[in-house]
Amino acid sequence: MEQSSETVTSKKRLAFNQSTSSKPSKVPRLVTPTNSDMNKTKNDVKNLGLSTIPRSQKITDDIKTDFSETINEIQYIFIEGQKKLNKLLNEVLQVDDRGTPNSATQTSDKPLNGDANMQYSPVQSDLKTTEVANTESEGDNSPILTSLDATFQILPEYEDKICQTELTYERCRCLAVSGYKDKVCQTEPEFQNCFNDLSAHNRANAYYQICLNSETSPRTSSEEGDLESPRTETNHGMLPHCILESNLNSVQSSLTCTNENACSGSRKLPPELFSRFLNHLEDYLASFCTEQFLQTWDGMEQQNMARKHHNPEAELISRYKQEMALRRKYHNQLMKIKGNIRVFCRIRPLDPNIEGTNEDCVYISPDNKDVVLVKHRKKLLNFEMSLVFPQDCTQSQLFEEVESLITSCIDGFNVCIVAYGQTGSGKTYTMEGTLTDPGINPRALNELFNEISAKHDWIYSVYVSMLEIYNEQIRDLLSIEQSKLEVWNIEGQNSIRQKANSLLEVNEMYLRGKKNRVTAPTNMNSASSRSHTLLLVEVEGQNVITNTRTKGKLYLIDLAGSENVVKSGVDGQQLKEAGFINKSLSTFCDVLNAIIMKKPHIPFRNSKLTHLLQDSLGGNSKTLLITQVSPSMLHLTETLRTLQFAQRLQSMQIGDTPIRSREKVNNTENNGMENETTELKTPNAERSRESGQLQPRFASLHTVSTPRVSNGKFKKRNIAKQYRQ
Ligand SMILES: Nc1ncnc2c1ncn2[C@@H]1O[C@H](COP(=O)(O)OP(=O)(O)OP(=O)(O)O)[C@@H](O)[C@H]1O
Repeated sequence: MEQSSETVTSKKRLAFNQSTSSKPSKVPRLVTPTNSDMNKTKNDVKNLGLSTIPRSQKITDDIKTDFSETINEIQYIFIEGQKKLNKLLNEVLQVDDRGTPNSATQTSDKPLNGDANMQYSPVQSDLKTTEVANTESEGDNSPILTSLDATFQILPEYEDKICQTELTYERCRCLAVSGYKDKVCQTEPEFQNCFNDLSAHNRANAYYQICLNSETSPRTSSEEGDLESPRTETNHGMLPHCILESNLNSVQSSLTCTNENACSGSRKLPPELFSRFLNHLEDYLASFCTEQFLQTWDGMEQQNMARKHHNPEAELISRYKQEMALRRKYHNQLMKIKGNIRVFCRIRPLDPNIEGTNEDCVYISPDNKDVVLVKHRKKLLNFEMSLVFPQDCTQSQLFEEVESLITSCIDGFNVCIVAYGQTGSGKTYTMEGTLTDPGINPRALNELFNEISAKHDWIYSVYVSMLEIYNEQIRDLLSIEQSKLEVWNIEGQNSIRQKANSLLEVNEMYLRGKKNRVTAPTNMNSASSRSHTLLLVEVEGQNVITNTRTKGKLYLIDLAGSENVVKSGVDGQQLKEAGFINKSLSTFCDVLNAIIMKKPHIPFRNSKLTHLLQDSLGGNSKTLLITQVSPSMLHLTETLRTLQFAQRLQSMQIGDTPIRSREKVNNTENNGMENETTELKTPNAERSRESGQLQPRFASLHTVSTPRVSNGKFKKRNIAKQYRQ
């Protein structure tokens, strides 16, 4: 802590050199810090001579403890310094006119100040000094007393400076307190000036106070000129300025001792020596405090860096990253699936009311749970699916395999979940379920709202439409009139979609739509759907951080059942219905076939159903076909037809098909989305490339191994033949 003369000069008395003109002025309105304020470094602070303070921040307990510890350290070093000062004092006092130690040396051995609560009282001290000076001057006109007179002239001046500094400090502190009440940073020039006016040790103290006040001051409204906050002497003990005052008082009392016993004899103190002493004292304290202040600041800055997550912005970004990771996880799950289409098969339980005692002909292969075995003319035909659900499968087990598609829709993909199969095979049961055991539709809506409500970084709008294609006419199941809408009007018809603000609302809409469906009893099903039902959920999202926008569609489709009109025993109106149903189902199959065959023309417009689904079949859309079959021998022919179609779809690469009417999203609005879709498309692109490379190698295999799927034995024989070759 020894200071060189250069250091002494360079650190020239901060408190004295910066003359304070601390006229009380109106407290300025404090403003939020600018970015440049945030970027101030320790060096800036050094260059500015501690003229600024760090940005407003929540001082955590750790920082407070850290600061308290630093202050304790300061105290300790100050006490050590005090001993040094005593020594210095002795040196000064030794240089008297006799050149011998005087009684002040003994005085310095006892603690000069141990009173932590000692309050500085410049007025009292000043009076005392004046009184002593007067007394002395009255009794003796010796040169010693003249010297002392000169000394006393310095002391009041010094005290005055201290007093001014204290006032400035107080004003500064009040500004800080009122600033923290507003939770804003103190960057106003006046505050800076006040802070500049403080001596280094008081800056440290002020800063400490600010830190404490930021935690302890009541969060009441900050009125301009709120200077009334009492200065709190906290329990952190003796503050540096108190120690300085103590030192000064001790020095002063030593020098101006009025106690006859303690100060026997006269003392001489050359003014220049006393002045030198003060310089030493001041430089010592100022440089020490500056150093401590900077160190502490540095430490706090580091801690703040470590606590960056307290910054809500950083928190959001981190949450957003987590979100992106979740997205990738789900997306990768989907990418593991071959192609963008999955084909499930669900075997419903036998219904004794319809199928009687007919024996089962549909099983799950014991060797491979994804293979359906069908007993046909004493042979077992096998059909491989993405997943097969047995008769005892529950609704929730099925939904577990579906729910990742809901996430895809939220992520901005078009998703199409279609239940397909002959009449009475369980399509409606799978999609709608019952009140006690809900199916995919209500579970999907529930999942959708659960997921979007958990994503706090996004704002979502959900729109619901419920349509029915009955006899090739599209009806709006949610409208009261159930008005007939032409398919080509649909994209522009915002009236058919209704905004759902909550799960409650969407469930209400869904139940309303369900009631409006057309059903009729047939031989095959007591409540047969006579139409295709489409529940369309559009999810539009906006990321509040990146402004990314997403737009996904989720089609939940319960197709009308393919029907053997002879078996179902329909006639009249129902026969006409069956004609439309079978025709549109056949178009649906044609469209999917054309996609499989990569034909240049896809007959989307041949039916209202495929026209509607145009933007959700192909491209990056996800399609899930749930093939429903009855296990009964009674429906063998229909079951075989259904499974053959399903198996063909299972092998198709729907993702390579160009999308015809993909919605163009405004580029300016959708920059973030563009990035995201690029990222999300990458695995697809890679997979396409990969499949392109693999294709030549497997081309021959493909032609040979593509079996007449109606005959599992034939398929096996062909594969065996190929291997033999
Ligand atoms: N997995 C299942 N578990 C229990 N019952 C089922 C299951 N699947 C279907 N059912 C029952 O079978 C009957 C016919 O089912 P559903 O109405 O869902 O057939 P569908 O394929 O929708 O027929 P349609 O095409 O004629 O509307 C219903 O009584 C239904 O409750």
